[in-house]
Formats: sequence, structure tokens, C-alpha cells
Amino acid sequence: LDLSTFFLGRPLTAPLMNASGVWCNVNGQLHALAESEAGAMVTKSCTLLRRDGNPEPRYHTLSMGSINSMGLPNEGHQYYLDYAERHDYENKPLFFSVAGLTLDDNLTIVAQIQDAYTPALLELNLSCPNVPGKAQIGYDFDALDVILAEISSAYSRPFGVKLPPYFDTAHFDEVADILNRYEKVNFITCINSIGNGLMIDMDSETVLIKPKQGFGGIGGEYVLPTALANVNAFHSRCPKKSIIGCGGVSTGEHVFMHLLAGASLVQVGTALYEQGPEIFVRLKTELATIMQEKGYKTIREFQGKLKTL
Ligand SMILES: CC(C)(C)CCc1c(C(=O)O)[nH]c(=O)[nH]c1=O
Repeated sequence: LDLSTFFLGRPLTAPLMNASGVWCNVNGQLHALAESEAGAMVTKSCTLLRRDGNPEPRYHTLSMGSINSMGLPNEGHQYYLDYAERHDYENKPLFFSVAGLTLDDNLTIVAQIQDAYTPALLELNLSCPNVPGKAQIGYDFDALDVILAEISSAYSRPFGVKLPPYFDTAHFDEVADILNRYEKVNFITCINSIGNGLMIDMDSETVLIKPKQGFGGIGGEYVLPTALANVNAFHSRCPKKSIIGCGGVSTGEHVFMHLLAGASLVQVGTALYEQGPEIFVRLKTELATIMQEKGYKTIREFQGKLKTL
């Protein structure tokens, strides 16, 4: 059974990778991903300088997923550039996630990726903060247009964007229109966590994480329907771009759904956080079993072929 797939013309041994931020902050974790059955991998979104991130507890497991307000803890962009220099690209492609705190920081980091001639693929995290008091870039459509114009002129290679979830058809339309004006944006990763959720501990009657009065991004099973919708919405609106699915994946069925909805590569976040990189072995096996049962020999036979009624 052929689980290999093609992403932007690159052969991948499996349509699976980690979600940025999970199991990818430090060299030991990155090495574990490189050695895993994942077909690709991505680094933690980086800022110009190293950051401790928010006070703990800042991640909590929930009955059907997770809540986090990590606060962009990362080793600073140079650390991940050093990793990118050592990475074995024959083994699997590396994505390089960037979430600069300002547009200038993003441009500085991207210029250094450019100068490093690294084969890593840039994934621009559009949940990166904006001017304080304003919505994140992904929800501020003017700022979105500006950052894509600036990065497109500062970076000579194609790149991708990590989008927050959208919940309104008018937003799917508006964001797709903006993205389609940038041909250098050749992939779209949907979705980042659903922002500013809140969960409560019944015994102590308190929130579960310390930062932001307990508010944090929601991941896991809770977000699967929203993730599938965003994958399918951008797959149908951006025919010239590849979609990476992210959100709610913990079984082969979820991987199959993301591929059917239009993803050509699927990221795993919460379930990877909980189960570690061995999860990719199970997801490959489960996906292969589903394909066997359905009589599919390759992913291409069903990828993007979600039927409507
Ligand atoms: C939310 C930000 C801190 C602005 C970006 C980093 C990030 C974080 C994080 O580092 O808190 N968590 C997520 O679920 N998604 C993200 O993109």
C-alpha cells in the first residue's frame, strides 16, 4: 500500500508531520521527529530572540483536546537556522515556522532564512501578534495584505502561511481573495488552535492555565469539524495552492478525512503532544487499513474528492 504522497512536487514517505509548536522546540525533539515515521516536520514558530514564554501551567489536557497559552517560548531564530543547516533533507523535508513579534522582526528573520540558502520551507504563522489592542494578523485583513506583500518582496522563494480558523463564509472568501493575489504563497496550513477558549476545574472552581486569566488556544478533537471546514474552504477557493491540514487529528480516520477534504499533508498537534512521535507509526497503519478496506492504492485516488449530497 502506497502511503507516500507528493507535496509541492516533493515525494514524502507519509502525508504526516507535526504541528508547529509541538515536539519541536529543541534539538532533542527535532531529532526525534527526524527519526520518526513522519513524512515531514516543522520547527516551533520562532521570534528574533529567545523567549521563555508564559508562566506555567500554560498547557492543559482536556477530555477532548487541549488548551494552551504558551506565549511563543522558543530558542530564537538563529537556533532553528542552525538546526536547518544540519537537517538531513534527503530524509524528510523541514518546514521553518516564523512568528515575529513585529513586521520588522518577520522581515529580518525571513532575510536570514533567504541568506542561509536553506532548503527549509517557510511557514509564516499568521497568529503572530499584531499591534497591541488589534486582532492577530490572521484576523486583521489589512495587516494580512501588508505582511504578505512585504514578505513576498523580501523572500525570493515560495512560502506558506499558517492560518487561524475562520467561521464565516465571508471571511473564507475575503482571506482566499487576499491569498490568491500572492502567487508566492504556494501552501496554506489550516488551522491554528481556536483562540481564547476557557476551561474550568470543578473542584477548585478555577481555570486550568495561568496566563491570560485562563484563556488559551483550543486543540484536539474539539476542533476537528472546524479544521476540516477550513481545509475544504481554502482547498476549493485556492486551486493553485496546496493545503496542509491541521486540527483534531488523533486517528487514521481523521487523517483520511483531512485528505478527503483537500489536504495533501496532515499535521498532528495535541495527540502528538500526548503520545509522542511513535504516534506516526499508528496513524500510518490506521490510514493504510482504511485505504485497504476502501480499495484505494494511492492517496491521489481520494485526495480532495469529498462528495456533497
Ligand atoms: C499565539 C501566539 C503566542 C501569538 C503564537 C504561537 C502559538 C502558540 C503559543 O506559543 O502560545 N500556541 C498556539 O496554539 N498557536 C500559536 O500559534
